[in-house]
Amino acid sequence: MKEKLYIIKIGGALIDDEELLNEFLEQFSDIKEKKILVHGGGKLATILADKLGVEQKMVNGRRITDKDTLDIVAMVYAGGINKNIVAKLQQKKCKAIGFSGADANLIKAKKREHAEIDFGFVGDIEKKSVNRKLISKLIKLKLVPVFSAITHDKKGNLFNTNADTIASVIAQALSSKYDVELLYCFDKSGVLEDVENPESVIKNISEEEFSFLKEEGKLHKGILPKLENALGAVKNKVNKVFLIKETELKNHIENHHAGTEICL
Ligand SMILES: Nc1ncnc2c1ncn2[C@@H]1O[C@H](COP(=O)(O)OP(=O)(O)O)[C@@H](O)[C@H]1O
Ligand SMILES: CC(=O)N[C@@H](CCC(=O)OP(=O)(O)O)C(=O)O
Repeated sequence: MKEKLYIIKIGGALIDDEELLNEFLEQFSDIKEKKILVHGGGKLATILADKLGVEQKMVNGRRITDKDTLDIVAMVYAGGINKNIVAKLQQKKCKAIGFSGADANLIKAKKREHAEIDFGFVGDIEKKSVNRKLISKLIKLKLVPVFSAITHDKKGNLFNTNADTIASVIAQALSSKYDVELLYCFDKSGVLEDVENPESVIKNISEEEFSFLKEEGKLHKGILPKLENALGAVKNKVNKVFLIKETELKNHIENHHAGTEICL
């Protein structure tokens, strides 16, 4: 039987709230099984860019990343946020080790090609981009890898890659070796039938249901790329994928269900 591995993704809103982040990292540290953390931080990058007067533009859930923006996101994601999370995890006796995709060539990306839009320094990744063997070795050493949303092309360039995609692709790459459960933790209790009603959690979503909800206009902004990445994971043999509320991590792990499960 394959060993259990949790791959857990957190995003902007949580990272920007010190109390909530501490509570989440407490619950994360308490997980007994093997685990990996992936973080974004888009909200903080936008705040810093505004302070520096660098205009920001998102297209299809991805940040157009010119050179100035790349400098900002590398600083914010691979620098401040990553190192802060690692320090907080050490305080909670979790042996965290922080990475960008460039470190030890862990995640290699290709510049995003698009017929009409130049995304700049945005990197796309796939299963084979991930250094699966080295990540497995780190986990075996009882280290807890913490990934930021920065990748590289092995030609000396850093890239900005959506953190939901990084979590999905790492989960896909490690699923041949581990029984992977991928958890997207965010500020809602799951995918909601009505985004204004926290009680309206949809328990299961398949590709068909996703298309239906999209057509009905019930999914907006960040939830769209999150669900696309979650569906990409189940289609590529990731055993379990859930979208849950950040504060529900412990409850989900102990009681096996909270939030929305993504199904084939
Ligand atoms: N039907 C829906 N169910 C849940 N969230 C939704 C829905 N439609 C839109 N959203 C929005 O998607 C957001 C999550 O995406 P995002 O902000 O990108 O998360 P993160 O930064 O944590 O990755 C929610 O906070 C919510 O505002
Ligand atoms: C290419 C691209 O869009 N990258 C994302 C990476 C950060 C991220 O994904 O952050 P959240 O998870 O907090 O949204 C961005 O710069 O916003």
